[in-house]
Amino acid sequence: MSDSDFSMRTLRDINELRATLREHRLNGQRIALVPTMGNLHAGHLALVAEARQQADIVVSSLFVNPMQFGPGEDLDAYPRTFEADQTKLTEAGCHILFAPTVSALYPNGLTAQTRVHVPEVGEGLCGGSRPGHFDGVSTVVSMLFNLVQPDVACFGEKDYQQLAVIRKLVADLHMPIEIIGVPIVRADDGLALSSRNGYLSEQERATAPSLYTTLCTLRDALAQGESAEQVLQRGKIALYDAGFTPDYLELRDTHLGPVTDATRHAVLLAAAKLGPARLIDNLSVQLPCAATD
Ligand SMILES: Nc1ncnc2c1ncn2[C@@H]1O[C@H](COP(=O)(O)OP(=O)(O)OP(=O)(O)O)[C@@H](O)[C@H]1O
Ligand SMILES: CC(C)(CO)[C@@H](O)C(=O)[O-]
Ligand code: BAL
Repeated sequence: MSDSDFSMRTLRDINELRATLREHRLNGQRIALVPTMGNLHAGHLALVAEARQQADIVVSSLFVNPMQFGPGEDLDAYPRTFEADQTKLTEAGCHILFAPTVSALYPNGLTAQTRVHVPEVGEGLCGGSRPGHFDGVSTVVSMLFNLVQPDVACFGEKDYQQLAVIRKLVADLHMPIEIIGVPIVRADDGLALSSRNGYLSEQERATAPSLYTTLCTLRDALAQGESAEQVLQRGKIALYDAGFTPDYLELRDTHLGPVTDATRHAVLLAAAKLGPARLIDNLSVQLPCAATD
């Protein structure tokens, strides 16, 4: 499909989606999926740009998935900006927007719904602060994978644990889908772009980049060989001082396992509340070799 005859199709119906994709598949076209919850920003559009590099047909899904929100979380407040999202996806060269209703994906309601649970990697971190969250993510992503049957799917590294959960899901269930992680897109001041940044007041927005700058300071200290325990303790205090309430601040190996003396490539992960928003971020860290006698 050349850019000149390009127009994006918006599909809400599962059968129509399947029939459309079947034709593309019969034509030998490679299909990429970019799952989103909408309220699109440059982070999402980077996923679409990557998907375009990876495949002939880019499908983006837009679905605010009730199953991944816990009681008291922001399901109702979550920003819904459908027309603006449609325009951005069209301009980004997405071919198909799949935007199902809740009753189309969960016709029997949430309680009766079969769920997918990914053990171990989904526990702790966001899985600890948001019980059931990753079951909701894994269930809806499995459903989207079944409906779209993509060759490749793109997810942001901002949601680092989510990406790890999805990699394990695909491996454990032998799904023939390549999972691509896309680097975090940040604002000029370092804040990771997120739909939830829109919840911040002007003053909170001015504070928010210090989540990232704190992680940068901690990364540098760890790279210099300071002990993780001390660095993380200092980081938590810095976050409190800046006005955050940290949910967690942890150093893990890149597979989210514990850091050992042998670990060289690690990741610093944080989630912290700032006013009405819960922000997450992460940064990779190169750990020095332990000093030998
Ligand atoms: N700043 C970003 N850089 C790269 N990818 C991103 C960024 N923000 C979101 N994504 C990715 O976009 C996909 C859809 O995420 P989602 O729709 O939840 O957006 P979000 O802005 O992260 O919103 P939320 O506030 O819910 O975290 C996910 O794979 C997510 O990792
Ligand atoms: C992957 C996802 C679209 C599943 O609802 C969501 O968790 C998100 O936006 O990251
Ligand atoms: N970006 C992950 C979606 C969520 O926070 O529910």
